[in-house]
Amino acid sequence: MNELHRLWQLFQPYRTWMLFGTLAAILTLLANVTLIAAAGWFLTAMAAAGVAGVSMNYFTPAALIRGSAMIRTAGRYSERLVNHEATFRLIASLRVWFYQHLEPLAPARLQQYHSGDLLSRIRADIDALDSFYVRVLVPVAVANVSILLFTIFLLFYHPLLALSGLTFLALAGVGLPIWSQARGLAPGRRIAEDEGALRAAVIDGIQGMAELTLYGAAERQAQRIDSLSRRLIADQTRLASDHGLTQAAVGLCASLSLWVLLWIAIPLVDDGRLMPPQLAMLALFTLASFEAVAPLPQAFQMLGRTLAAAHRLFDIVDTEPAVAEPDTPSPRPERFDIEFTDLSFAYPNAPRPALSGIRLQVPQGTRAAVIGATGSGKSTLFNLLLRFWAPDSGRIRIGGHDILDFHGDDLRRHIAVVSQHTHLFDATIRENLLLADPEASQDAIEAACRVAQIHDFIAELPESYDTWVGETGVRLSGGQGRRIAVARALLKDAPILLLDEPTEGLDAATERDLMQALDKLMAGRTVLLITHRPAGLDWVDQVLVLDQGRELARGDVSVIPTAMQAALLPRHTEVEPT
Ligand SMILES: Nc1ncnc2c1ncn2[C@@H]1O[C@H](COP(=O)(O)OP(=O)(O)OP(=O)(O)O)[C@@H](O)[C@H]1O
Repeated sequence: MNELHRLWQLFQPYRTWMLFGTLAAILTLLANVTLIAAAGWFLTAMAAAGVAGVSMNYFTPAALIRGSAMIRTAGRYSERLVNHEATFRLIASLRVWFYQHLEPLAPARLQQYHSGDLLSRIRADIDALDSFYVRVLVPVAVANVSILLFTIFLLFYHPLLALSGLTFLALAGVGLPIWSQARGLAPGRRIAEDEGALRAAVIDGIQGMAELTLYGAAERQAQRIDSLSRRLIADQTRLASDHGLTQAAVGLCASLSLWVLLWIAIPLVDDGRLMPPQLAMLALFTLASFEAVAPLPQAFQMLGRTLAAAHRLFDIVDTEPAVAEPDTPSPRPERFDIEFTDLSFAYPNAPRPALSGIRLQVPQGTRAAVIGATGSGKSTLFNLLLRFWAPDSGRIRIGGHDILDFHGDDLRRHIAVVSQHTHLFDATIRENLLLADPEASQDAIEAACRVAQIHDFIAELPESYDTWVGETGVRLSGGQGRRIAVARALLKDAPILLLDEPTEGLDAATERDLMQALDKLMAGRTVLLITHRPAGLDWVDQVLVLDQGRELARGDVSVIPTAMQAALLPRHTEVEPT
């Protein structure tokens, strides 16, 4: 129920829309019931007048019927218009609300979620929330108001009629929804989870299709998708069959209500307390009044899915970011020297610390390389410097300020990163470059690309800078992608530069060209370079050698242990440092 309260809070800004949408729905329902009841009365009265051979005023009831028909049409139109508009606004704001909470959690807190599951939360779960408004809130409000008005109306004729009408309306509008909600809770929760799992499995299957085929595992993945689909379909079928049952039960309640009404009202006609046309009117009124409660069983059945969706969203929204933003952030640093002091850090549930007691000073405008075997903690050092995680102990200072005292975005504004994993978006080359500086002119873009030695290649493409790079930049080679990343970093023009194995996986010639571009990028900046390779070591002023998260050596290139030098140095690059 806590979720319901929080959902209601989220919907607060749309109160006015909801009020008008609900009023329009109530008006439509009342007009429809009036139309049917008045038509029943009118036809019977006309028939009775014809049999008796007396004249009657048919203008007033005819006007009432026409008026009701017009109000019903206008009401339904406005109800759809207002409720759809409100729903679209609501979905849009919910997506922004969710994204705003999601963003500070990246990357540390999101690593436990599959991107397919997150996508499912952003899409399907938020869509499920919107049905809380159109399918739950509005019908419940309409049913409450209508049942009250219908009961008062029947009271004018006889208390027993009101009592019987109220009893059957309550059975269909309260009893059936309670049953329906209880039945829908478990499958609703499973549907929310299975939709996420199915999306994740399909995305995994598509992205890993080459590996799955290579290892003959495609069939297994297909079976997994198949079993998830079957479970989803089984739950959806159960909900659909329950929905059919409840609709039949609402019809049964309406028919029983009609029979009881006739049983009570016919004696009233006999002793003259009720006119025959009034009996026809009340009979049709009774049948029509069940339109007020018909949507409720399904609404409450969906509540399980809606609450599960809300729970999954609040789960993420309530997650604390790995690093809290300071209440009073430090001003912009004046200098850009970096200092790591006694830095220690362990990932959650890790068997050993990723870094222990690390010390390093990188004066402004100088370059340091961090080297070490796989898993020795090099990337973790960058993760901490970028404030994706907070150290367990020790400090990182930039220009004398602890980086935890900066606002995360302010800090990252001063840092550019080039890594082997630089993400290229499924957009044009220009759009990928503008990510670093949305205001950059074409001249600035071209200048950056010239330094990164990629301009000539781009200029030769038929669509030049408007060439689409494809998902994750698949239309570019590894080396070209890396150069775009260098051009991006140049456009960002940040005083601190982090290079995470920028030449990894490239052939010697491409590595040499890229190092030339990187050399220009490094000029005048404070640089930290992670590398497994000899390339770049000639450019650095000092080296930090890590071994299983601990400092093995620190100083100039000569401190690199001999065994490691043997692995690094045979392929020294031919490029002369500037
Ligand atoms: N996000 C993470 N969650 C949990 N453990 C992690 C995470 N990232 C790294 N680790 C662990 O922390 C240790 C250091 O990893 P790190 O990525 O910093 O090493 P590295 O020196 O950069 O390795 P490589 O050269 O292979 O990139 C490893 O034992 C690794 O398994």
